[in-house]
Order: sequence, then C-alpha cells, then structure tokens
Amino acid sequence: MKQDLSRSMFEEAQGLFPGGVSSPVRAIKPFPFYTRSAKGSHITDVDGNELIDYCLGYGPLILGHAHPYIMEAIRSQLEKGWLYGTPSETEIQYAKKIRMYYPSMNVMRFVNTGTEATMGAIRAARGFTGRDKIVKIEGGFHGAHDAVLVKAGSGASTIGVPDSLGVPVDIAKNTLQVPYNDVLAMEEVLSAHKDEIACVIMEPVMGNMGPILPKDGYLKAVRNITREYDTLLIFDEVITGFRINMFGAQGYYGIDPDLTTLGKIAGGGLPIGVFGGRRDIMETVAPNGGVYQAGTYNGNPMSLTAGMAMVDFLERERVHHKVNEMGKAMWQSLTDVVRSMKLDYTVSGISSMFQIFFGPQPENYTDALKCDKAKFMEFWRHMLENGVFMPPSQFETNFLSYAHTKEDLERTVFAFKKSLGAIK
Ligand SMILES: Cc1ncc(COP(=O)(O)O)c(C=O)c1O
Ligand SMILES: N[C@H](C=O)CCC(=O)O
Repeated sequence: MKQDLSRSMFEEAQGLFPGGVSSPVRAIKPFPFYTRSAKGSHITDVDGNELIDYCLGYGPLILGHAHPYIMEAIRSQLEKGWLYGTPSETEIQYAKKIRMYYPSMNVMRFVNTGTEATMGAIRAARGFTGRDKIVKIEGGFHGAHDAVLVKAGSGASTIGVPDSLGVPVDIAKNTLQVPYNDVLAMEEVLSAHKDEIACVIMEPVMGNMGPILPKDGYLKAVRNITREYDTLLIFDEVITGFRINMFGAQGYYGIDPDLTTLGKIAGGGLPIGVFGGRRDIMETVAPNGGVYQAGTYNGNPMSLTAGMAMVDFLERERVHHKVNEMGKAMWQSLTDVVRSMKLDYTVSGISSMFQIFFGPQPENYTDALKCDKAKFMEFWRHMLENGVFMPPSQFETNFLSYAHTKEDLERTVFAFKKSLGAIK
C-alpha cells in the first residue's frame, strides 16, 4: 500500500502538534494515513487508497460519510446563519424530540462535546447533592477533563496514560473506581463512602475498551444500589445514544438514570454534547441555580440542525433495523471465522458495534488489559493493507453505518480471515 504522502505529512506535523496529531488516538505508529475525502462507507487517503471505514469518526456517522440528507440540512442552515448567541426555535424542537426518546432527560442543556456534557452532568450532580466524590468504572472514558481521567479507557489506555499527568491529586482522589459488571464492588464503595458520593458515572455498555456488555441484571442492580445510597446515576450515552437504537442503552435495558449525557450521533457528525435529567437536579444549573455552565457555542444552530436531521432520518427510515441486522451478520461471520480457524479470540458486539479481542471475552477493564494488544495492532495493520480501516486500538469500538453494503461486509470478512491467517 503506497502511503508516501501520508508519511511526509506526518513528518511535517511532528513540528506542529504534540505527537503530530490533534487527538492522541490518531497517532498510529509508524504514521497515520491522512484523509483526502470520505463518502458513504468509504474513506480515501491522500495517496489514493480507498478503505472501508468502521471508525466513522469514532461513532457519530451512523448514516456514513457525507450523507445527502444531513448535507442538505447543513446547507439550508448555513443560508440562515451559523451562530446567533441567542436562543433559537431549533433548540426547542430538538430538545422535545430528544426528550421523546430519552424521557429521563426532562430538562437538558446543549453543549459542544461529550467532554463538556459529562463535565456539566458531574458538576450538576455535585451541586445538587453537595458531595464531592464520584464513582466511575475502570476503563470507562468520559472525555478529557480532570474528574474522569483516572483509569480511563480509549486513547488514554491506548497510549498508556490512563491516569493523566496534570490532574491535581486533590481532584483525582475524589474519583473512586470500580470494575464493570461487579455489583459487590459497587455496593462496597457506596457503603464505605456513605453520604460522600455525588454520582456514579458509567457507560451502560462499555464502548471505550471495545464493546463490553453488562451482565444480566447488572445495570438494574446498579440502579437499585445508587437509589439505596441516595447517589445519582449518570448514564454516559455519548456512544450508545441513538446508536444501540433510538432509545439508547437506557431504553434497551429499561433503566431510568438520573442524568444522561449524549453526543456523537446526536450532532449528526457536527460537534455536540447534551446533558440532562431530572428537573430538580437540572434546576441547580445556572441561571436557575448556582451550578455554572456556559458556552459561546452552546446550542449552536449548525449542530442542532444536523443532529435533528439525523434523528429525523433514523426515525423515518428505521435505520437501526438495517444497521443492527448488519451488525448481527458481521458478528456472526467474524465469530465463524475465529471458530473455523480454532483461535481462542473473541468477537464482542451489540447492535452495530463490534470488536475483536485477542483473548477470552472480557467482562471488565482488567480482562481487557490482558488481551494481546500487540497482536491487535499487527492484525490492524493487515486489515488496513487489505482495505479496511478499523479504529486503531483494542480499546475502541468498530461501528457500522447505513451506508455499508453487503459487498463491504463480504470484503471485510475476507480481509479479517486473511489478516488473522497472516498473524497466526
Ligand atoms: C462515552 C464517551 N463519553 C464522552 C466522550 C467525550 O466526547 P467528546 O470526544 O465529544 O468530547 C466520549 C468520546 O470521546 C465517549 O466515548
Ligand atoms: N474513543 C474516543 C471517543 O469515543 C475516541 C476519540 C478520541 O479520543 O479522539
């Protein structure tokens, strides 16, 4: 695969950006490919290589790249201006739509990223309860802010800094950690710190260490325990919201969190974050209450319009029906390959999300860390050589889109078999 232009661009970028990139997970070794354009399920690099894309901008593009319906919505909004600094009617329309699918988000605020959404939700939880400590799940990723950069998954684990430097000890000490899928550990931490814990924040389905699913009854138990200890439950649905289905993981598993965060798909591929929940908690957010949260670009008309167009299209075309069927087919085919080759690897998946683990099915972060990450990267390189772009880390999830075709899937399964064969 010819990559001369990408290689030289990365060399130049070294002098301009830390590690040559704008977000650490992109710093693929020895160099990442540079994208020239993307359309549908395919992404084309500056050297002219066309790849089937399962990264999809790390999840937002459930309709694929440059979908005409979203493009038209963005175009028509551009004509009307792209930043107002005032409220807009779209804000009201979109909030009502979101609340229809996420009734737990009774009152919400539009921000610009998932990071801002989880930061706002945690601050609201602390303001409401008057407590400082929070509990997060080991290997969970909730964006790049101080309170959650402790045992963080995603890029933080990929590059080996799950506990970021620069986070004051006094802040990190307020973030307690428990393993995913462990009810007892959750009960223990909440009882040991009774009346001290503002909230538990979790990805209901872990998406930032590959998809790892909740065991039967786990989420329900967490809901019950958090209620018992008067601790708020925040579901971070930045990945799973509008991805698993229209109703997110909370709808899928039938759990009512106190606060929810959305992002990614909710912005139609433009930057967005949303946090919201119980009215009494959200009443603490300024200007009604003393929890300050603000932003020049909050509720910006471009992201709201793109997001609302996305939700309209998902609803109208019953997109989840198709992508989730494809997800099932993909999971089945990849699992068949692994079994037919008698390999002790696992393909994990839910809806249109999937990942291969070079080891047994992980239940939590400790298990995920035991999988062979070096082998994963070797496999990843072979997939790229065979025309398939997956997110470049064991601690990420592959996403399918409405634009992926049967032919894409067949080519991917073929590449998968070839790549596993090459690294055996
Ligand atoms: C579950 C989850 N929460 C929060 C975030 C942060 O979102 P953003 O990258 O938009 O800041 C991410 C991804 O980065 C995520 O996967
Ligand atoms: N896993 C992250 C988002 O879900 C990846 C995005 C990034 O770190 O750039």
